[in-house]
Amino acid sequence: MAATRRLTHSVAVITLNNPPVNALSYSLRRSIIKEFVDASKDSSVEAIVLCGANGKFCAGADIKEFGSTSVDSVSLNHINDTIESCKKPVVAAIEGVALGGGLELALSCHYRVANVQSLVGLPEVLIGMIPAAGGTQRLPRLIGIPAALDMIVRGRHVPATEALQLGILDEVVKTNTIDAAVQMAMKVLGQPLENRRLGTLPVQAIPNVDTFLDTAVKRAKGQFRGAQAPLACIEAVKATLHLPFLKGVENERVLTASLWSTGQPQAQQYAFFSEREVGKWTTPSGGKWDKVPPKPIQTAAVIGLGTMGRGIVTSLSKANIPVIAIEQDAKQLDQGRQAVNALLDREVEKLKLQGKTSVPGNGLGSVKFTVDLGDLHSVDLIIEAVYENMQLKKEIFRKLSSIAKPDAFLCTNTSGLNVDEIASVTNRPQQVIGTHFFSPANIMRLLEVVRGQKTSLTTIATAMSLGKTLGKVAVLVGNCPLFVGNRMLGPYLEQVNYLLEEGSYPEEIDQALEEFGFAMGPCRMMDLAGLDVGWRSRMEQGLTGTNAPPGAPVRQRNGKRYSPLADLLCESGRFGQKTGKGWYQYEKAGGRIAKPDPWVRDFLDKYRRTHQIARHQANSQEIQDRCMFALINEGFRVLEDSIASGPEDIDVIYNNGYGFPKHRGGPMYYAANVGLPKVLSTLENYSKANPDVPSMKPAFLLRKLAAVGGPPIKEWRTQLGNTSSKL
Ligand SMILES: CC(C)(COP(=O)(O)OP(=O)(O)OC[C@H]1O[C@@H](n2cnc3c(N)ncnc32)[C@H](O)[C@@H]1OP(=O)(O)O)[C@@H](O)C(=O)NCCC(=O)NCCSC(=O)/C=C/CCCCCCCCCCCCC(=O)O
Repeated sequence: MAATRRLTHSVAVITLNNPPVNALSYSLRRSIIKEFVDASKDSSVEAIVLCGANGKFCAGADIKEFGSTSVDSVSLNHINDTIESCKKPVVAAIEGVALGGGLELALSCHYRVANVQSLVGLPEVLIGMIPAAGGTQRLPRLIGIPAALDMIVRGRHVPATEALQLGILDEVVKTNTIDAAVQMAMKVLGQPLENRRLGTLPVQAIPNVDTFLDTAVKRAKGQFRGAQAPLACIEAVKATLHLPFLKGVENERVLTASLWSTGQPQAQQYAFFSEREVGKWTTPSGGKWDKVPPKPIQTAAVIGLGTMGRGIVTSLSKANIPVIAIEQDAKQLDQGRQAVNALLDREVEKLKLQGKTSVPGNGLGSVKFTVDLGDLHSVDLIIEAVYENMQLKKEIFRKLSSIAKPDAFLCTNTSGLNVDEIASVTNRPQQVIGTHFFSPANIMRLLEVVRGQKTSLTTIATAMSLGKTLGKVAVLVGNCPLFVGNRMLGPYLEQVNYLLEEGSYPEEIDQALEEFGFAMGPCRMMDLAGLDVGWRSRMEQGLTGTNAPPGAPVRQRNGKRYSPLADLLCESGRFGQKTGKGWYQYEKAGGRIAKPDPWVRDFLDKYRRTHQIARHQANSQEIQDRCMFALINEGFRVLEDSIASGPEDIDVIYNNGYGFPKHRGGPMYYAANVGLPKVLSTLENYSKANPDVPSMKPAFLLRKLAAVGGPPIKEWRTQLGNTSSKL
């Protein structure tokens, strides 16, 4: 962890060296300042170049050090101010990434040269912070308030070509970035540096700036629902208008301290590291991510071009993997082809915006459309994405057994069916695995990788590695009905139904959970997913419809409370967004604008009268507690059953697949934050009053952890043991 210095001509080249990403740890910062001060005093040095070892400039402050005392001992601001005020020209040579404190360091240099493949950005907002080493003050002075705000509030990683256009970079090169920076340093020798010191420049005025900033605040409040960092970013940038540079930097510090006191940065940083941890999968049999090499996937196929299949094809093609896309007849194939082509066109547009038009074939893998399963004889990996029907899936896997080459991997995109049962009809259960994508599959980051009993370690390694190649966060889970995410959704939605029965309206429930921070409330989510999906499954389970036990009480099944509300909606043709009516009404079938529906209110009021239910209108807190604690309780059961290997896995699943607010860390982190004794007592009280709702009976593991005072989440794993692991 050091910065090293060498002399090229009369230019001192200082290299940041702290693998893997040259994060600005305390010792690296101390070393940079020493080398820099020495170079600036050295009379044989006329100019200075700052670069990073191993093809990476710098990924910013060392996030692991936040909250520890070493953070401020040699502050990044001190380094930046020393660089900016240097009398010799200083050039940043950017390769790989210049993110957060890394870009702030580069912005304090007088010139910036970057490799065309590199990315720059101020992504602090994504870990609940603001760029607090002068970034909110220097960037607007360089590229203006609108462009700077867009980058800072969204935490966007900006490709070098775009950064050049924005004026962040002075030159972009294809090769030899450090040599180009040295050349630049020699070229500018003797030129005045005053107008290169961003901290001394005024910020460019824009018309109606107050309205512009007010709109930005409104948009951020709507988009980021309760996250404080985006608002603090806007506040910090706004200060460039009325505070001198140094005061603006002091303001960054005040805003950072205030953000820290909300607990949101800690939650988002936990989420950041959890995402990386889940990639390091292990199994009780000794399988380990770094011990089992994945098989390379050069070609893939997707069977079924419905919503999921189309997204998966697009995702594979985006990762430059040639795909064969299969449908059962010409008509469906044609519809699938049109939909996939439209999605791919959008991807090409995005690549163009990133300046990647010169990539051969636009950087997308080819897609071949066919109705012939026989075409799959030579592909490396096949993903079945037909609709959720066990018989149909088994029929396909039986056929694949004889068609696919012996070493091909067979994946099922089921969202909850038994992977072992599917694998059992094949001649290679060790190469069968669940790859549960989330809709839209070309956009959503989550991939649940479901291990069957016979799935081999190589198959796990290959599916996990494929997830990474597709730019997803892959989480290894065990095989049980509905796996992790959807299984936990069950008790959560059960509470939603009970709240509706008791007197809440859909929009009230959604509002409470959107205020909590969910991207979408549960009633809108059910409408979007299609109410008929659950209805069909309940019919298959004999809970409703013609298979329901004759004479069963309307609101009870097998001695447990049951809500028939969603069944009744479906019986009147209200399947959600697709039919234009569900818990809400929409402008048309397939419409997206949800409006509260007076019909639904009447229906609920009548239902309560019929069943003599006294109206209880729950407030937001009750709605949030009942829904969240139901979800969390099932999360503890998932851990007890070893379906997920730790609370971090559950949190990553919810943050990336279910619109859970990252600033709360994830449901299990949230539980730890609320305090497990409180979660337990709330569930106990509910359970006592409602013994016919077993899902709310506190889980054994919750009791166990609450009994020892609710330890910090990082200590939960040691309490888990791995008695009955399904991983
Ligand atoms: C794009 C990446 C850089 C690389 O991606 P990839 O190639 O896919 O690799 P990864 O798996 O993601 O990462 C590889 C390993 O590196 C680790 N890593 C990555 N970045 C960091 C980092 N910044 N710090 C530490 N470690 C990092 C990662 O965990 C992996 O480790 P492992 O192999 O799993 O062990 C990608 O990684 C990425 O996007 N990184 C994050 C970039 C980022 O967000 N940068 C911004 C950081 S914040 C910053 O720079 C802020 C600067 C201003 C300084 C302000 C200081 C104030 C602090 C105060 C806090 C306390 C307040 C107290 C208040 C009071 O009381 O007063």
